[in-house]
Amino acid sequence: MKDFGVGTTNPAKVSAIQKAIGPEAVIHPVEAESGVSAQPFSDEETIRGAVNRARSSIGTFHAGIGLEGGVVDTTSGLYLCNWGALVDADGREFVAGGARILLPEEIAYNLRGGGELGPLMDAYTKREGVRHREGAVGVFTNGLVTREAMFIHVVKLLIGQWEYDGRNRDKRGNI
Ligand SMILES: O=P(O)(O)OP(=O)(O)OP(=O)(O)OC[C@H]1O[C@@H](n2cnc3c(O)ncnc32)[C@H](O)[C@@H]1O
Ligand SMILES: [Mg+2]
Repeated sequence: MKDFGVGTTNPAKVSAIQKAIGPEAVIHPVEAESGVSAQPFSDEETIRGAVNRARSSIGTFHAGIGLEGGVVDTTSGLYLCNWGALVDADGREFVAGGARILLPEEIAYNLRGGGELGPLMDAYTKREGVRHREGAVGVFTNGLVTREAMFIHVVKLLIGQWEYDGRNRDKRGNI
């Protein structure tokens, strides 16, 4: 049985991690500092946030996992971006990216003006706590891909890379 520190208490993220790793894993949510701005505005900054969260949540557990949402400005508009990081007790680090979709111009305009996606999504949907539920990705994909489903994929990419590296390390050790 493995223990994982996770650098968030957001239920959409915590539940994604539990579902991706399986019921036998013990998940320990920790209020971790992302060390980046509340609304990351590039892949680089969003990755840094995910890695910082992973590093500061590992504690004495087998591994720490950090998930971070951000946006990326491109010549074809402002996209949602999502990144995850896993750091293990040996200091190995893995990074994986999640879905990206174009945000409506109204939301993009407010983000460029310094707004944060969480509150903007609540105002847009006239609901509260969208970021804890289906997220922006869920709203704009008509509920087909929720924030949880999107992060499940990211966490599987992390765990899969970690397992693959571990297997190959064992093989190398046996040569
Ligand atoms: O409690 P934490 O783990 O910080 O969860 P969070 O929802 O704040 O998520 P992030 O810090 O990773 O996201 C950075 C910002 O983007 C917002 N955000 C990211 N993805 C979102 C989504 O799918 N729906 C709504 N807001 C989102 C979020 O509210 C923050 O302002
Ligand atoms: Mg946050």
